Amino acid sequence: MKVVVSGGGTGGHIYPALALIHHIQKVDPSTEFLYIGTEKGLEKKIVEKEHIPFKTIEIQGFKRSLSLYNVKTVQLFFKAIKRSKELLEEFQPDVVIGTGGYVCGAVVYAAHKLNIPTMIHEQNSVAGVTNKFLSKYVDKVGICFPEVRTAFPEQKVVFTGNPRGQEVVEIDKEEGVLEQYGLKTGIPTILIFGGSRGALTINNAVLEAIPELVKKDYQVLYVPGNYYYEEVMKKMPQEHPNISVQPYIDQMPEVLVNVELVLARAGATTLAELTALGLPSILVPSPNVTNDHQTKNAKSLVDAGASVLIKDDELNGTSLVQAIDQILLQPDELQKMTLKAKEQGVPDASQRVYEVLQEISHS
Ligand SMILES: CC(=O)N[C@H]1[C@@H](OP(=O)(O)OP(=O)(O)OC[C@H]2O[C@@H](n3ccc(=O)[nH]c3=O)[C@H](O)[C@@H]2O)O[C@H](CO)[C@@H](O)[C@@H]1O
Repeated sequence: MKVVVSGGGTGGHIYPALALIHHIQKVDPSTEFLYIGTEKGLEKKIVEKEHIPFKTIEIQGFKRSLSLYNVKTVQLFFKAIKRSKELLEEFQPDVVIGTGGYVCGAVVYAAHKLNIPTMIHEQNSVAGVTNKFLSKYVDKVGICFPEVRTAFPEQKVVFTGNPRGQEVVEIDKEEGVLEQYGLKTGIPTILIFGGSRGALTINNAVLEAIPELVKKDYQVLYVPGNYYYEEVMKKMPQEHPNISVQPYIDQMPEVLVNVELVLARAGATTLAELTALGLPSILVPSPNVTNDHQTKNAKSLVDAGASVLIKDDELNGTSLVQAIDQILLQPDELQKMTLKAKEQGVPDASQRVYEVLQEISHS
């Protein structure tokens, strides 16, 4: 089978795409892939590192009330469809899947125009603009939260879960992973990060909490994000033996299987990882996303007792330390949340998506 995968902008759209590719490479090594992204999105760096054939188109999103900018956006969109058609005609895929971001708007639409079977994957509990637009044209829509079902044509929807969940579950737990980051195995560990790009509120709260965190018997793997790393490092005290600060983690699945608790934004792909593994979490939904979708993403985990939610404007050094202590220092609570998180996971999501792709490519 020949598969075109397109998705970009942020890690939340890219990692599910890569997890799916990895899975298909395992179950059917003869499959050929082409990944179509943009030059500017995170996908260029992440996908090229994996040696997956990668081509780009130029595209941008709409902005509110910037009319000239939006005229250019429309022009670029038509150009991007033309370029996508050229790439598709050259590669001749059996099927095309879009995992979100503006880029897949053009690629999946172009595929539909060329009568190539298409699927989109919606990671969030609220449908993204691009996916809503594409859902009129595609053959299938894979979803991860039951509540998003009604946003799409009913007969096209398949509950698949997020492929990244399956990827993290299949990782073997190796010794010495925490040591690579200057931490120790066998000590309760919390991972703190703010999605694929970092989050200022979380960084401010962690910096405020450092004087308390350094006194704790647990350890902290703190990932402020590439963009914020240098500023954060300037504010860190000289001595912080139980706190490791890393700009970005390339091998997140290996880290996730070695920590007991996570504090993060409520991006959909992060949540898929946490639930597939059964990892308790403290979630701080970003207030800057469309339709407050991160709060809605977090809701099912919080309702199930798998996560604790702190609102962005209620996060500070004190509330952060309190929330961590209440879970990480209470083995019963930690265990209860672990079980609840696991109940929410979809550990075979890649296989489910792959089966849909096979079905539509043969129909
Ligand atoms: C601000 C914004 O628009 N965020 C959206 C974006 O988030 P974002 O790109 O942050 O996506 P997610 O939180 O869903 O996923 C982040 C991914 O990056 C990985 N990771 C993160 C940090 C790191 O150092 N290393 C690493 O590998 C995580 O393990 C995870 O796989 O896409 C998500 C999925 O559509 C949405 O739900 C989010 O609302």
